[in-house]
Amino acid sequence: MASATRSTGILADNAISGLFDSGRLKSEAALDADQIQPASLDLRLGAKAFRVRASFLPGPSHLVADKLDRLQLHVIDLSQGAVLETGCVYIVPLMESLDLPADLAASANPKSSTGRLDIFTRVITDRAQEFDKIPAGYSGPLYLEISPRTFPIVVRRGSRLSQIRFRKGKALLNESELLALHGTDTLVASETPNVSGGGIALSIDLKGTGPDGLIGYRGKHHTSVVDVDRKNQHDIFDFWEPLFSRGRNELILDPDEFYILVSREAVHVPPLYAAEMTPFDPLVGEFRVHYAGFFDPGFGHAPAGGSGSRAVLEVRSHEVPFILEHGQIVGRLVYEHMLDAPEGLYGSGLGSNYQAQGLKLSKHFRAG
Ligand SMILES: Nc1ccn([C@H]2C[C@H](O)[C@@H](COP(=O)(O)OP(=O)(O)OP(=O)(O)O)O2)c(=O)n1
Repeated sequence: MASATRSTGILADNAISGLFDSGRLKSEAALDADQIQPASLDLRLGAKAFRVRASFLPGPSHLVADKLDRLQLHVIDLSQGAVLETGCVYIVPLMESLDLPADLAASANPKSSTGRLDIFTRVITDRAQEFDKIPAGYSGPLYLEISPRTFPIVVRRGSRLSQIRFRKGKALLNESELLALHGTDTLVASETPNVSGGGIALSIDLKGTGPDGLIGYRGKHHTSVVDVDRKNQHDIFDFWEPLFSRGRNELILDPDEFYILVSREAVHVPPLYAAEMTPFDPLVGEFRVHYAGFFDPGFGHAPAGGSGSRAVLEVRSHEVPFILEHGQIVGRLVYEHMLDAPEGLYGSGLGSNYQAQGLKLSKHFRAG
């Protein structure tokens, strides 16, 4: 594979394992074999969860541990697994910690499987003023805030809900670079890509892709628990209500319900790039893509078995019911350069769950 010779960009798998070897990334246990992804590292829960009264940021002069002393209500042992309930906020010290060099920053995001389960998660560092952002040179522990929104979940020490990307300098493609890359590598399958706001627009498919006109799913309430570490475990219909197009090409979002929908466009992330979905702020209408997320190098890439991969969109409406129409823009994909070519690509031999996906619930569910 052609190698990128760049001085800025997202660290690829090999460089992430180099961080571990040099002690810049530490962990209380050896890394799992599949923990390093093409452009990110999955973060693992430690053995304790603190149930807290409310979410918080430590602010510039405090450690997370100081705030936990004041805000914790109860400590939960995760070594044998425990249920985290909906509507509650938990803080879990992660097994991984950082000692980043001055030229390396990082950012975190829920894993796609976590977003698809509507588990709200954010990484917090000591002295943080923002969630999910780890400043260059940060040295210290990492914590995960977890708040299951729709389904109660079972988690345990080692469960992987969130992921981190390491970034040297600024490597975001601007709009003209995006258009040029789209010209050579077709980033979204659309005749006239909408490049604006620094990214390529993604819109909703409400016509339905299959003969049955299935357009999405709405999360049920008062379900049983989902074990985040078990695949193909639950019958879809115990947790989700299917939604069909019925010829209208629109969907009325009920306030505070959680929907899994799919993009109209097939998406492509070429091997030397990483992408991230950012919510589209429509200014009118209180709906948004709730968990945007990282897109790996190789996602939707034909040689990695990804032709036609759509993006899964987790959507919520707040405050008022909102009519979503087919083709309405809900998010943007922004692309960044990789610092180096990844050794592995999403989909090719990595046990990836969502390559070449259409409308796909998280890996925990099975049909029937
Ligand atoms: N809103 C989103 C976010 C991501 N993805 C796609 C692009 C990612 O490359 C792929 C996998 O994302 P993650 O690595 O975050 O997901 P998991 O780790 O849960 O899945 P896997 O086990 O397949 O790596 O899902 C998506 O369709 N919709």
